[in-house]
Amino acid sequence: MAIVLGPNRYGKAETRVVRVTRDGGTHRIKDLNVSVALSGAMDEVHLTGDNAAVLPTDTQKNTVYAFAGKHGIGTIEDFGLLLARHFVDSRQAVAHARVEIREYGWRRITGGHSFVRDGGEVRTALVHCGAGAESVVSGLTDLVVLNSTGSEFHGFARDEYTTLEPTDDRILATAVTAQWRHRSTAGAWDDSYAAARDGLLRAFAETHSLSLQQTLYQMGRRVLDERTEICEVRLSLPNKHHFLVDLEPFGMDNDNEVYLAADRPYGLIEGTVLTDDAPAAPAAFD
Ligand SMILES: O=c1[nH]c(=O)c2[nH]c(=O)[nH]c2[nH]1
Repeated sequence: MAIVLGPNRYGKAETRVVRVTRDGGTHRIKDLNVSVALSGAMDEVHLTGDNAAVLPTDTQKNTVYAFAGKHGIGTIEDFGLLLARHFVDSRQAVAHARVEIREYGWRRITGGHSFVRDGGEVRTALVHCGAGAESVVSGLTDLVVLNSTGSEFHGFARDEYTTLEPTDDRILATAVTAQWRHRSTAGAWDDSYAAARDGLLRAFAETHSLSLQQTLYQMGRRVLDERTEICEVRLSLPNKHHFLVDLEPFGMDNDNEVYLAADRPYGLIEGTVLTDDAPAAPAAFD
């Protein structure tokens, strides 16, 4: 039996960069968390400790800051592509670059230079750049939504451990993590993002839900129906359970008014919705 080195990658994770753009007294803020991972001809460093092919992770971090200064930061998709292509094009040993970016939004309060952090929601991008193959996946995480009616759950399988009561009126709440794959690496990223997010929200609100699984499919479908530049949507939806509180001990009815918001455990509903002509890109979400 021989022991061999398997797949590997390395890079600087979670470089936090804030870029201020000044237009007179009016400022714009870009606040990112950038993770770079490179792979390629890296056998020697693992097998013998020869670092000749290793561009230090410290350099990768510096490159993020230098590019933010030199090129500014437009969309995270374009910034990711810029960085990924730079590492692949400038280093012979680097065959593949993965750049993952999270963007924290800031909204103007008043005047030109005061901002308030947008709620918990975070915009995301995942870019892969390798020999002749590039991919861009956009997304969001922690988009918290709730329907106070229009959600049922019944007709489910039962066994000797099932205690859940069927319901035809419950709260449906989740924190959406969504990622969507673009057909091309050239896009109007901001417009596409705003429209995909809006489609997810409208589908969540407008679907009379018989299960979170059904809602998931409708959300993915809506994005694909409305946005031809997108060919695959992956969703991860924690079911943020809201349980009706028994108020009988206090002599009161509870007609779907008072709930206990449980934080764990939670159901986790995950799925992929894609067009049947989606080009294969097995690594795009890695
Ligand atoms: O929408 C739901 N899907 C489930 O699979 C499930 N399971 C459960 O206990 N409650 C729910 N709700």
